[in-house]
Amino acid sequence: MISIKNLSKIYQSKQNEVTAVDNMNLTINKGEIYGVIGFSGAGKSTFVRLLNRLEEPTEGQIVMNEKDITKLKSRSLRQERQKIGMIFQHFNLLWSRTVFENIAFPLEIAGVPKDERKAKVSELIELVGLAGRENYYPSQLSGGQKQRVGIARALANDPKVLLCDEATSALDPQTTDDILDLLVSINERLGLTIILITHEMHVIKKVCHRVAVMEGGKVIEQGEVLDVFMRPKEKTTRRFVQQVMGTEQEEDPISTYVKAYKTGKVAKLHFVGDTANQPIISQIAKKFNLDINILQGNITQTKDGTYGSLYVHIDGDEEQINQAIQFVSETSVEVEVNGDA
Ligand SMILES: Nc1ncnc2c1ncn2[C@@H]1O[C@H](COP(=O)(O)OP(=O)(O)OP(=O)(O)O)[C@@H](O)[C@H]1O
Repeated sequence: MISIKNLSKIYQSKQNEVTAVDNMNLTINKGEIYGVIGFSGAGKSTFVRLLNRLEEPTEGQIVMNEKDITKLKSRSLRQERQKIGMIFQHFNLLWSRTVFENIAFPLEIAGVPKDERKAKVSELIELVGLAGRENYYPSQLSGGQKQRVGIARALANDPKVLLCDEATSALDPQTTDDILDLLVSINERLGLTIILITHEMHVIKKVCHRVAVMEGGKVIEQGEVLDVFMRPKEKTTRRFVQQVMGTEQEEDPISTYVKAYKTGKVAKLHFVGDTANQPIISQIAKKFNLDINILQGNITQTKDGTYGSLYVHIDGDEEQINQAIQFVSETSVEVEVNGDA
């Protein structure tokens, strides 16, 4: 578990002071993938760099692997840092070293003997899917391959925690997804805790168990990813959810559709978690002999299940429509009809 208490970072300059991280409190569970999302300037990079003391906190406590990181002196800090891997947006590889030599570098610093180093690097190359590329230089690799080297290097000393600072922001969407899949498989195989900072909600929904939203150096909202998608409280959080779900219309779509249909009912079905896997539409069409027209929908996958809504027009016998709506509301799919909950 990582426990962050009253963490602040103030940058002082001659002209002014900037509170980049403002009294943050967070608990991150062992083995979870925890996302921190925020727009530019929110304080994300500063936060993640405080975790391994690449930045010195102005105030607060960070307890990781049962040690208060903020209190460690240089020698023990160096030892503790070996248990915290980090990957970066621009990979930070050594350009004059091959893939093999880049991954071996942290092992050399830790004083691991040559044979052991060789075995470990080979294992890591296999793990990140770079077999055959050992002797390539970074300039000969694609962005995704460079980040795979970054990941292998970060894992060389068997860290307990992996910090990812916008690790997919320089990659195209397909490569982003491949790297995120790799992070999930590493999290599952090695039981590693991953803290991932990003400005993209797609990244959060694809891999994170929980998320904190940062603004002005503060955590303004946090929770399970599905909950945050379902009930975003803050305006900034809603903007992030809209990155994935699309912009909500000004007028409630139900009332817009109700105006367009003279018969039947318009309903909004709300799917959360496993419910989206139910063939609810075909079930009610068959069971109640109704015509169902899908009007609009937006369903997305998160790590813990599906989230989204579907607007449908249901036409047929009124009694059957009411029974169908009753049937749906008894399943775990939430339903709103003609604007009434
Ligand atoms: N070394 C520094 N000296 C002074 N101010 C800094 C320093 N580093 C960051 N800041 C300021 O701290 C605030 C938070 O910056 P930070 O880089 O942590 O945000 P971020 O959410 O990671 O944004 P971005 O994605 O744009 O880097 C910003 O106002 C930034 O200008």
